[in-house]
Amino acid sequence: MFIEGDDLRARMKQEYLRMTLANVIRSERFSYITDITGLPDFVFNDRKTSSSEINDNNELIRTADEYDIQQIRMWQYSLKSQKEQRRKILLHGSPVEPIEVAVKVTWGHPIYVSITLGGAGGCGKSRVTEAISAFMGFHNRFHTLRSLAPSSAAAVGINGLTMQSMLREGHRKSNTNTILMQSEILTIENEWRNIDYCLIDEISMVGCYMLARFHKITTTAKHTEPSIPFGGINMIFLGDFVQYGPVLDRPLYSNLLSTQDTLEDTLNLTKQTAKQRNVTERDIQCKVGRALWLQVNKVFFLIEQMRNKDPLFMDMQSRLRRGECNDDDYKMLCKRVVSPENEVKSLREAPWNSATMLVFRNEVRTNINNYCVFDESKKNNYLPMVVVANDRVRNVEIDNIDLRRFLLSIPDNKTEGLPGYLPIVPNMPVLITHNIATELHISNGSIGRLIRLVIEEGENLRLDNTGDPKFPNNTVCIRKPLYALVELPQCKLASSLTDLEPTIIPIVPEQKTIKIDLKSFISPMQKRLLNNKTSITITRSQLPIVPAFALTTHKCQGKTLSYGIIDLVPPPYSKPDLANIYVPISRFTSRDTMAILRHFPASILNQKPHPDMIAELKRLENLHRLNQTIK
Ligand SMILES: Nc1ncnc2c1ncn2[C@@H]1O[C@H](COP(=O)(O)OP(=O)(O)OP(=O)(O)O)[C@@H](O)[C@H]1O
Repeated sequence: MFIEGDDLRARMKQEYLRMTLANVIRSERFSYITDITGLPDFVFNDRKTSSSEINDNNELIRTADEYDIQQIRMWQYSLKSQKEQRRKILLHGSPVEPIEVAVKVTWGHPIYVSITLGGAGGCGKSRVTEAISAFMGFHNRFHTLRSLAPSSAAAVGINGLTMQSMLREGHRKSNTNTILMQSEILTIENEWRNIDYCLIDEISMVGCYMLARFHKITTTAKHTEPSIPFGGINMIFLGDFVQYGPVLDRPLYSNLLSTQDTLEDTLNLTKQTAKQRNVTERDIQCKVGRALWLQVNKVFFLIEQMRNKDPLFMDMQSRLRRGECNDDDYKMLCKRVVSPENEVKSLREAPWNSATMLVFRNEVRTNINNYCVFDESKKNNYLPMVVVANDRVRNVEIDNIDLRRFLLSIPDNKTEGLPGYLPIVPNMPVLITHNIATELHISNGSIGRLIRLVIEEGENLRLDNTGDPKFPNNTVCIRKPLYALVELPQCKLASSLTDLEPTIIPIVPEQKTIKIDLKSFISPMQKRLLNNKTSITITRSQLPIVPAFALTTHKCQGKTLSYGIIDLVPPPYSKPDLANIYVPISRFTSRDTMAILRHFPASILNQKPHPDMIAELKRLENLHRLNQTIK
């Protein structure tokens, strides 16, 4: 019975993937792929795949010499030192700014301010952070301001640091140990010594538990009573609760306490509930986080739309936020469905043939990307190429070909951002999947362009039987990349590799230890023999990049897209979430720059926000109104 349920689930997911790909093909996004089963016969202009020809004629791939190896080592050293230098500036201020003695705050008197700046997607909340930084800089107080965000992409957007790096996550082997060591306390004190103001962007992604830990760190740093929120640092929160929420945490709007409760009440409540069974330390910390959030004493909403200048589209989005779209809204969006009868007839021509696709599932994203890469290769008469990850178990290569293929086919969101297969074509857009140097804007979520792949000497480019059976049958597999050159215009590096621009950076392979569940690989009989212990631990080495023709909707939060195609059909077994629809739809400057992949159910436009979110937005709006009346 259980296996049947699992089987049905897998089949429905497969069908969703198949239907989505069929719709991408129907929309004429590809020039050469006309059938989803057509790739194995995808002949590339009869070109042979001898390794000498690949090396001679391929402008994408170059074999490294001694000089390259020496250069990349020097570059990595330079990256590390520039990263440390930039982090120091972000933590302690620029050396050119005269550092004044920090103003002494009289602890015990709650003189701090805690401001929330809300507003719909595109109202310019992130831009306000620039204004605050400029203001602080103008008054020589920049070193007293800290800018943070709960994701590396958002941190890059505000020129700040991630909250996780401030919570000292990743500094310890076990996350469960929350007791700080003496040396850590000294570092924390030092990091926060000058800080009087802290702004946190994308607050919807900060959970109650995270906020409570942040409070603990700042309280430790400033040596204050736990009842003084955030060690008395003046806080500015920016964000929109309708957008994506925290991962594995409770959103700050969760009604874990009555709105009348103060932090002191919570601390007392903590003592009571801790005695009860089934209340974990984490539950208590979540309540502390919620109580801290309720201490916000100033609220402002930005109301002018800065991203979207299309009045009808703007009104539709306002209704979408409340789950109150009408028939006209649905009809308006249906006109953007790619179809010969509608406004966007097909995706064959510019700008649509290079517009980013936004989809819900990682499997869908990976498959569309693979098709885009092979289609592009065919269009430009390049041989299809794939960089194959190097997987090992206890430092030994896996000799079972089926197991190797199974491991390589696992989506990269389950393999720590290291794809099993990385198809490549010159100039393709790429997404960086690791935080290489967030401080220098080279982080998970950064988008660039692939310029070249430099491979190790002795790499024998060949057809390889570990390739995915769905790939073109003359695909060349590359197993030993030395580095990939990626153009990242937003990168803040000062030095370059040899004679290249500083915005063209080498991305080197990374290694990760990953636990993999083999449940869907082995038979029920083998499972019984293994006593249901179906997981193995592998070490994977691969370049931390994936093609970025298509992205999941999570990756577009905070961004403004020039053109894009969105898929609004919810995947099977997915929980309804208003953010899934609101976030991608609110990335555009007008309806005309957005196309919709296929017809979608009207019901998705009427998903109601969570009742706790509605109550929280009402509470914040009341505070906002109150602020308006204060002279
Ligand atoms: N004052 C302004 N003048 C001109 N353009 C602006 C201004 N403020 C914001 N913008 C532009 O509007 C767009 C949206 O701004 P921003 O990303 O700051 O909005 P946001 O409220 O943070 O959106 P989201 O909640 O979706 O992240 C950006 O392209 C930005 O450059």
